[in-house]
Amino acid sequence: MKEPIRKLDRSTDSGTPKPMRLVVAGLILRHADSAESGTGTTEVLICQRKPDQPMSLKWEFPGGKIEPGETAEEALARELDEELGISATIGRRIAQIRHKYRNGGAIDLQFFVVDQFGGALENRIFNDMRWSPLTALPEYDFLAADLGLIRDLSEGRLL
Ligand SMILES: Nc1nc2c([nH]c(=O)n2[C@@H]2O[C@H](COP(=O)(O)OP(=O)(O)OP(=O)(O)O)[C@@H](O)[C@H]2O)c(=O)[nH]1
Repeated sequence: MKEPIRKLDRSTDSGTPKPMRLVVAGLILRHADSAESGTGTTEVLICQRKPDQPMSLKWEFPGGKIEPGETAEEALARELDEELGISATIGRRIAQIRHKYRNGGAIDLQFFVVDQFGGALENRIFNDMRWSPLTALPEYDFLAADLGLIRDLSEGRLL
């Protein structure tokens, strides 16, 4: 008997590349003064993904996908409003990273500095969020695409 012709399942067909996702994320900074050293410490807001999300419990910077018709800055301001309830002033872009996740999904990530925002920070979607000194960032389990940036930030190379 002849085998029936089966349709290729696009989601498992490794020959069909998924479209590149364009993602923006914010490095929301604050400067904390240390009484002992007399010098300031720069801290950045980091967020932890929920247990039921893909790549659960990994840490990341707040942000998300750019929607059609938006600039990167507009997308980031919208995401920060949706996720944290703040009205952010988007500053300079400090990094752009392209990364391929093992499931075949590729992302283009742009990171912007945010050192001014209006409103009170509110955790609307994350499992946890906290301020981390830049030097302590490697202690957190970040998404794979962020690891080069984490190293640069913690070693004082970008800020
Ligand atoms: N916001 C943010 N996303 C990041 C970072 N690093 C990184 O790889 N990403 C990836 O970029 C995508 C962000 O999109 P999103 O926030 O709209 O998406 P999501 O997790 O709901 O995923 P989905 O809508 O694809 O299921 C995710 O796939 C996320 O894993 C980061 O530091 N911040």
